[in-house]
Order: sequence, then structure tokens, then C-alpha cells
Amino acid sequence: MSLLELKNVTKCFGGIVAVKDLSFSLNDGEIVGLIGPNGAGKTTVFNLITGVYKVTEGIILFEGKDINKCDPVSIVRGGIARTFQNIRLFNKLSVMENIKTVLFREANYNFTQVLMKTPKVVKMERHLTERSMEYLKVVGLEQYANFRADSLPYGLQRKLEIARALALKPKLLLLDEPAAGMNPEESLALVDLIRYIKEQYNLTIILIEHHMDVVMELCPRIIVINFGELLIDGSKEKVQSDERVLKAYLGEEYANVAGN
Ligand SMILES: Nc1ncnc2c1ncn2[C@@H]1O[C@H](COP(=O)(O)OP(=O)(O)OP(=O)(O)O)[C@@H](O)[C@H]1O
Repeated sequence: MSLLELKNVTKCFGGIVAVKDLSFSLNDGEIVGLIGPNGAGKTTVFNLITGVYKVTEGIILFEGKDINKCDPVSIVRGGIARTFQNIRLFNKLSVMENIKTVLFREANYNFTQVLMKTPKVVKMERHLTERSMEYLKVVGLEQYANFRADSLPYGLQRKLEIARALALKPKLLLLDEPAAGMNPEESLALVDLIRYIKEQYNLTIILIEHHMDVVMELCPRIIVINFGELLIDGSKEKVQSDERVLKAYLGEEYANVAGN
């Protein structure tokens, strides 16, 4: 059974067909790139998988269960986490507090206990701090734990989003342009980080990215969409040598670099 399956999914916004009759599935443990030109429908696909939008037609199955009617919170609880193209952190909170906001859902104390600062609360607080620090260490942000989230450069904010998504303990992680705003050196480090978290947390990952070097490094399989429709779903070698993809998405320049 596939971990995730989209069956003939269509999403319309009024007269705009953002996603059209799209079908693909992800197997457990895969890392797959989702690429296509601006406006192709990639983020809409993520918004459909995470319940932000409801499909107009079609079905989305996660672990064999239809998640079309689930709200975003239940979908997160079910094991799907994401990062956003436009970073969505709690800017005024510290880096560590951004992780704690996720971990608090595990805390089993009430408001009065918090006000009284009971031993149970103090113990749980310490535990959450340690856990938050573990996630920050994974992405290399431990030294920024007490910085305000919006004081970090973009590249580090993206890593914080990844750490926060990991704290949700997902099975499936959706990364929306994680390398946006990063220089080549940072992108390379990001590739290593994504590989590491995939293995460490046993994740299945689908990745939207315009940095083709990142996609080619990370993803043995790539799904290309254009005008909301599937153009090609195959190995990176197949995608790299597909003429339509080369011309439309990767450009002649990349084709030459790739030696095709
Ligand atoms: N909430 C919305 N209301 C109306 N139209 C929308 C909405 N969300 C997306 N669209 C439209 O759907 C199409 C697909 O947009 P989407 O953001 O999914 O593309 P994308 O492939 O992620 O683009 P990019 O690479 O630029 O982020 C676009 O024409 C967009 O304008």
C-alpha cells in the first residue's frame, strides 16, 4: 500500500483550474521532487494534501484512509507535516519557543497548574526545553535558542521551520522550497540535512524546489506538473532527458551541464 495516493485530483478556484486530474502515489521511505514552472499548481497540491483546501474532484488517501474531509489539525495529528514557501514562524517568539508551541500539545497540565507553577509543571517545562533543544541541535540552531525567530537570517528561519515540522513527528514531510533564499553553500548543507533527517526520523519526503541542483541531488524520482496537470513522473534520469522538461523547466543550459 502507498503511504500517500492522489487519485484524479482536481482543484478549481472559480474559473481557474489549479490542479487537473492529477494522480500519483508515494511509497514509504521515498524522497520525491515536485517541480514545475511558477503557477503550475505545486503549492496547491501541498495545500490539498494538508487539508488547507478541499479537492473539487478526486480522492486523497493517506495510509489507505480518505483524508479529503479531514481538517488540517487532524491531518497533522495523522502524520503529515509541512514547511511553507513563505516562512510562517511565530516571529516574536524565541527560536526555542517556536518548537515548544508544537511540543505543548503533549503537555498534560492545566491553566491553574501553570499559574501555580506546580512541580509537575516545572518538570514538564524542563522536559519540553530539553526536547526542543534536541530538535534545534538536529538542524544546527542550538546556539540561537533564545534569539527572536525573526532575527535569524532567512536560511536559518527555514531550518527552524524544518525543526518545528519534525517536532510534530510526521511520517510524511512536505517541504515547500526549503532552499529559497539560500546561497549555493547553504543549499549544499541543506541537502545533507534533509538526507540526515530522512534517515534519522524514517521519513517519506516530497519536496517542491526551484533549485534544480538540490532536487537532482536529493530526489531519485521527480514528478513534473504543468498547468496543474501531470507532465511526467519518473526517475531523475528520465526527467532530465525529457525534452519537454528540459526546455520548459530546466533550460538548455542545464541540459548541457547534465551532458544530455
Ligand atoms: N487561493 C487561491 N485562489 C485563487 N487562485 C489560486 C489560489 N491558490 C492558487 N491559485 C492559483 O492556482 C494556480 C496554481 O498556483 P500555485 O501557487 O499552486 O502554483 P505553484 O506551482 O506553487 O507556483 P510557484 O512556483 O510560483 O509557487 C495559480 O494560477 C494561482 O494563481
